[in-house]
Amino acid sequence: MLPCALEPRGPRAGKMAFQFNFSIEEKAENELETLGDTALQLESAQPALNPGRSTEKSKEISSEENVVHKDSVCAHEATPKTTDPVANCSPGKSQVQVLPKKRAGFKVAKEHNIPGDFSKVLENKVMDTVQGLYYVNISVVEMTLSNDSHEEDIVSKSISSHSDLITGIYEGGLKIWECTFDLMDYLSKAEMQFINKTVLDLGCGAGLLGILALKRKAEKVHFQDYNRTVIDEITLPNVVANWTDGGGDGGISEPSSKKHKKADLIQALMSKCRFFSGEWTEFSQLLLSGNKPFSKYDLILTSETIYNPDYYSALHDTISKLLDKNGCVYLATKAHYFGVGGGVHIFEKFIEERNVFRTRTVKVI
Ligand SMILES: C[S@@+](CC[C@H](N)C(=O)[O-])C[C@H]1O[C@@H](n2cnc3c(N)ncnc32)[C@H](O)[C@@H]1O
Repeated sequence: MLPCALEPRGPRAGKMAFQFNFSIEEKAENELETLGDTALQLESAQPALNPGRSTEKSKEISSEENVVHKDSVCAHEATPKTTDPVANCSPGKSQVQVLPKKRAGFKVAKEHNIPGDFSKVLENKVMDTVQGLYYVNISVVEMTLSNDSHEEDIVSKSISSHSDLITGIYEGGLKIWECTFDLMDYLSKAEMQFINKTVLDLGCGAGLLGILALKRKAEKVHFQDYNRTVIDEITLPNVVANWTDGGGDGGISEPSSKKHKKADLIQALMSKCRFFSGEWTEFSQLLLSGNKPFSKYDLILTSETIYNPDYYSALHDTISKLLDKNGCVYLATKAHYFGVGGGVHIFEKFIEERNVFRTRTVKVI
């Protein structure tokens, strides 16, 4: 994992940062140096980096410092645009299975209604836990959905094509991808502050990043996924489950006063959330031209969303339109996605050419 950050260039002064996370299985040639048995340190020619500094605690990101995580692998913080952004690392092993490249479709965006009866959201769901958060068991969802006829039919399509990604049809949100955990880990160690922040979990899938932000008292959290099925069957249930102790027995055996208290709690929580599905360009248009007030995001969290270079333009423009001028994006990714062609180098190059943001790599695992 290699988190990295971007900041705006030129007249758009202010802080923006993208963070990239990569799963790297082997030592990255020329750049990672073994520190003891497990830790690697990123070697960089960047003047803004401070490679000698080592700490076991993650730090809040600033543009001047470098943080080396002794207990994990290595990290460097975001660098100002005036220095070279170094995010060089060997391709990590991708676990992505893909179909041949096609152009992305333009799935219309929609905002999902939040159901009045939250217990219904968890019907037929089996919950598991990871890093202290509840999430729906995907196999059970897949089994249920493959038995029903469903508008998008992404489960059957994914199974019949033996693929986790079907360009323009299913973009992988049913499963939880590895870098989500890396980014959660990073945000926790960095003691990232969410209080009063407006946060977007972009390409959310299970939505664990957004749920983490909610748990840390973010003011508002929006969730976006390409597929409606993912929002209805995975993201929404996961959010509800994390405020109902995994759903339990649906509160059947609880005294009604406790049930009401819980319902009020979820109601309050849900008033902070919005859920969207659809293609990125469509999503940003919906937000910006919709009749609900929209304030730009302070933080955009996104994991494993730069696998397909065909989407970079839409992704970049969406972020440009939706991020506050003092905002920051944390992006977690593998170094390279075999078969699809995306990855950190090509994305950084793309960002550089667009000349709107600057990147800073803050952590490599
Ligand atoms: C590989 S999944 C990662 C899901 C989740 N972030 C995780 O780490 O587990 C990529 C996500 O990016 C989103 N995505 C990819 N391409 C998209 C596009 N062109 N428009 C909108 N969303 C897209 C999808 O919602 C999909 O769930």
